Amino acid sequence: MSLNLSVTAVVPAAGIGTRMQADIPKQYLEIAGKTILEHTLDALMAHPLVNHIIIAAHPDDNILPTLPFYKKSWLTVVKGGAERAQSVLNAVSTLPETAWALVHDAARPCLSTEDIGKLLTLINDQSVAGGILATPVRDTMKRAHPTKKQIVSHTESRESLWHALTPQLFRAGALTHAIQAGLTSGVLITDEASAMEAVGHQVKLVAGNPANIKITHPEDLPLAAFYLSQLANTHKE
Ligand SMILES: Nc1ccn([C@@H]2O[C@H](COP(=O)(O)OP(=O)(O)OP(=O)(O)O)[C@@H](O)[C@H]2O)c(=O)n1
Ligand SMILES: C[C@](O)(CO)[C@H](O)COP(=O)(O)O
Repeated sequence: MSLNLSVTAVVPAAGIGTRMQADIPKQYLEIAGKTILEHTLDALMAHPLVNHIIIAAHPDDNILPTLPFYKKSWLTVVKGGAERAQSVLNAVSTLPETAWALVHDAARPCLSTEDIGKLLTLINDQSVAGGILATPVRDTMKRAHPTKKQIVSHTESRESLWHALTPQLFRAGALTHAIQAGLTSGVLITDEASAMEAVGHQVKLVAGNPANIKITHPEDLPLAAFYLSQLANTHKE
């Protein structure tokens, strides 16, 4: 892949972390002396093809401007929206249509450079509009009964079932149009791929490291700390 290619990372970071039950948004909780957001930005910038980052931040975010990287030339900050999809749209719509947008949750700091590289190989794959890091489901999947709380209705087939992770890689123009169409039509957009799928694009699943967890609940913090320590060890080798 030619190194003169450049990729812009888009980091939705405008959430308030309700499920984390912390007194600050979870992306600003610290692990090993750095905020989760700083770990995430470090992971993205570690890949040589990623040379700019757009963060979508909450309009009332008064922590972001205090962080060391805030004035860096490789960073742009845009206003986040009420939903993740709007935050991503506010960022990706500022890019040239043909630019590659690597969309990655601020809450996923345990991202390896190797996994970024695996996803970026899709830039040379003309058969798909882009793709996502994902991991095959390991557990048997149960569908709960819609009205009987936590009673099993039936077992879902886990055949060809994957957990969608991030980053998710698409061209900015196609992704902008897909999210706009989804928000207009009321399609549920919980990730970039769902918007792209809804307008008929082919999306590739790229097997990624299951350590790339999304920090969501309090019990995710020590697990993320462990995975980050493992990543730090691999960087030292
Ligand atoms: N309106 C929103 C909502 C979420 N996000 C971002 O999208 C990522 C994944 O969202 P999630 O894990 O749900 O984060 P929160 O919305 O903060 O968590 P919660 O749902 O528990 O409030 C996070 O990095 C979050 O900051 C965003 O940019 N804009
Ligand atoms: C984008 C995502 O991380 C892929 O699994 C997930 O959909 C985000 O969901 P959330 O409810 O906004 O955390």
